[in-house]
Amino acid sequence: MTLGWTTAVLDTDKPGGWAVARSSEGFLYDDNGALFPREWLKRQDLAILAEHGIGHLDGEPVYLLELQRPDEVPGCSWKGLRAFMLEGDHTLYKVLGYAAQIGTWAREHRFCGNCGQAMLQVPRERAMYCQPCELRSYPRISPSMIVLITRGDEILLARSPRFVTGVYSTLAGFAEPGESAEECLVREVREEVQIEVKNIEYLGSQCWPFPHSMMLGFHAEYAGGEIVCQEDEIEDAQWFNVHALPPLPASRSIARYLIDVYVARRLGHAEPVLPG
Ligand SMILES: NC(=O)C1=CN([C@@H]2O[C@H](COP(=O)(O)OP(=O)(O)OC[C@H]3O[C@@H](n4cnc5c(N)ncnc54)[C@H](O)[C@@H]3O)[C@@H](O)[C@H]2O)C=CC1
Ligand SMILES: [Mg+2]
Ligand SMILES: [Zn+2]
Repeated sequence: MTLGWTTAVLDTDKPGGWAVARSSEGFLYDDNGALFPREWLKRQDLAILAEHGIGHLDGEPVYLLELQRPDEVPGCSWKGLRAFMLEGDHTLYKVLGYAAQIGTWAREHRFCGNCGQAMLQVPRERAMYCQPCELRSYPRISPSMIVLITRGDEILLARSPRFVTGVYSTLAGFAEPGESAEECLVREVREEVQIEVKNIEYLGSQCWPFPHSMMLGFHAEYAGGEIVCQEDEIEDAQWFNVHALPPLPASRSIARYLIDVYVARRLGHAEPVLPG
């Protein structure tokens, strides 16, 4: 038996195992968490849009019930994925993050983007298939660059109008067709703060299932320019001394990791580990 979480495409015709239920309100949970005995969950009065076999947790099969609406189940409540990321057990968050991405993708690919016909789930493969035009659609993943820019003891952090009040974070942005990760990083930094960077160093990556980003994390050094914030996207950006940092992003985010690594290196502390 493999301990921990591994993804797999499971046959939904087989009975048993665990299940999670997802709706527009997030995941169903009770005092025992968000995993329910699957047969019990399917006996509840739920409007099931689709079922997906998504993997194994400690060797036990796990399924996703994608619901049409947040139905009421006695003794249970609904909670968004972000709350599971911030508070809960990390392995459970990984299961739910994967479930959310599969559920969103399958829901958004019920019809072929080429001919408009209904698509079918391919058995034993994570793909939706259109018979008339043989188009296959795979889960969508959006590569996004995220970078901590530094200048000696100072680090550049910015605020988006969407952030929690007071919080500053690293710059980030989605890759566009035709560019490398490094080209994307240089373009995003220019667009958002009009700064030039050098000595780009890759530090690690993280799945960010909100809704389907793959974060590629970098460190870069300041090379020139004055901060000019991009209208609408960046509310404020500043150089902060590593000894006087503002409120920072959640501890499980790669943004926080990039900041913590640099601060640790600067102050000679032990480096943190990037949560997957
Ligand atoms: N895990 C972490 O620590 C952090 C994760 N992020 C994530 O990084 C991603 C990119 O960051 P942003 O600054 O929001 O991106 P961004 O700087 O590229 O700007 C967002 C804009 O990009 C466009 N867009 C939305 N989805 C897109 C896609 N899939 N492909 C191309 N363009 C798209 C929209 O016009 C949107 O308003 C987001 O998913 C964000 O949640 C951002 C900061 C920290
Ligand atoms: Mg951005
Ligand atoms: Zn088609």
